[in-house]
Amino acid sequence: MKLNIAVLPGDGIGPEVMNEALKVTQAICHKFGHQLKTKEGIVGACAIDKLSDPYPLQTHQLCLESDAVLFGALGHPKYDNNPNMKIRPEQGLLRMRKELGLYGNIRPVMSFPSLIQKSPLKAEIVEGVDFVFIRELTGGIYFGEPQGRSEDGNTAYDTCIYTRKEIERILHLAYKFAKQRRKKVTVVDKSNIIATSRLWRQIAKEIASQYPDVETDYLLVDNAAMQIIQRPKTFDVLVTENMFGDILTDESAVITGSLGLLPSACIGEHTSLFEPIHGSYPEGAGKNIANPLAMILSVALMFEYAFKLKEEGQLIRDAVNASLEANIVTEDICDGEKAYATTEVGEWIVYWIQKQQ
Ligand SMILES: NC(=O)C1=CN([C@@H]2O[C@H](COP(=O)(O)OP(=O)(O)OC[C@H]3O[C@@H](n4cnc5c(N)ncnc54)[C@H](O)[C@@H]3O)[C@@H](O)[C@H]2O)C=CC1
Ligand SMILES: CC(C)CC(=O)C(=O)O
Ligand SMILES: [Mg+2]
Repeated sequence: MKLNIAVLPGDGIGPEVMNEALKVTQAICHKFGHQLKTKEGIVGACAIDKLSDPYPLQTHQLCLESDAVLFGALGHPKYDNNPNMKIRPEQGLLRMRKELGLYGNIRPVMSFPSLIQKSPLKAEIVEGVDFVFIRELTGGIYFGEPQGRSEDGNTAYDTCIYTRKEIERILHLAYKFAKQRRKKVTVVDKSNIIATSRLWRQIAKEIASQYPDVETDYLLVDNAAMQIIQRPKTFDVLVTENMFGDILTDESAVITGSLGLLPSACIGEHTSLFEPIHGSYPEGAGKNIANPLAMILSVALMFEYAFKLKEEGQLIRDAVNASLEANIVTEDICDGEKAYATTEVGEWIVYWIQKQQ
């Protein structure tokens, strides 16, 4: 098969984890006889530095012309907390998602058997966790207008907007996933307070009735934040709006052991994009210490979702599990034992893939 992939490493640790993910992609393509073509584009702080635009037109065109997009992470501290900086790297990410129509962010959360003892949570809580967040990705408070400051700078405002169409399509996606899984959907909102959540709850009830074979329950987001940690095993599919999903998935990373372990798939109208859920981790950049597994597992999702190549995706997951079992891990999950470099973990995984029959 011909795989034509746009590669957007981004900023901070983005290029470092992407390098390892590309080595793994090449190893898999070599093993299964796929023809791989990659082309690199810029997004985020590096794109502002070069072209004064965090999501340049040529990057957008590159994404549209490709079969799938791999994205690392973006963001740089020089753009933080400076009200005079009108352009921010994060605007590049939001524009990329919006302009590519990437409305559905799939974030699987699974515990890894070899990391259970390293979790800050009790083993019996973490063991066997397997749920997936379906996060709405192109609406809500990150996109609503107006957003800004009053003239005197002392008042700021954001707007949260959701339309029926946006809510319906993400709910249908959640039920599609649930039907393939354990047939349970949990709708997370804040319908006791905010209007957009009340619309979510109303539409969720309508859609739930169209899927009688799927059990639906409803949780307010503050309660959900607690219950995800208290009883993570009982969840199957959680569906929620953009900002709640952003926050709850970072929280869920604690169950797996590190933010550096959670991959994601962004699916939508024009293409699909695969990215770790973490950011550019600026303190870790340039040190060869970042965990590359979230990015590598995002490649597994790419093989499965974008190319329907299940065996390839599974082999990557097996290789990641093998690296965890062999304790070839970066410092975020080494728990006082030897910490391996980002490149060492990537290369070990490639070697493991190569030696499989
Ligand atoms: N998708 C994206 O590109 C995202 C970008 N950001 C941006 O990233 C920058 C940093 O944001 P933070 O809030 O610090 O979030 P972050 O996700 O970059 O890092 C938070 C913490 O998680 C850990 N961590 C994250 N990724 C890791 C990895 N691969 N290996 C080991 N440990 C890892 C580190 O302890 C780090 O201090 C900001 O500019 C932010 O806007 C934040 C989230 C997502
Ligand atoms: C710029 C943010 C919305 C990115 C983020 O934190 C995420 O998508 O998880
Ligand atoms: Mg986030």
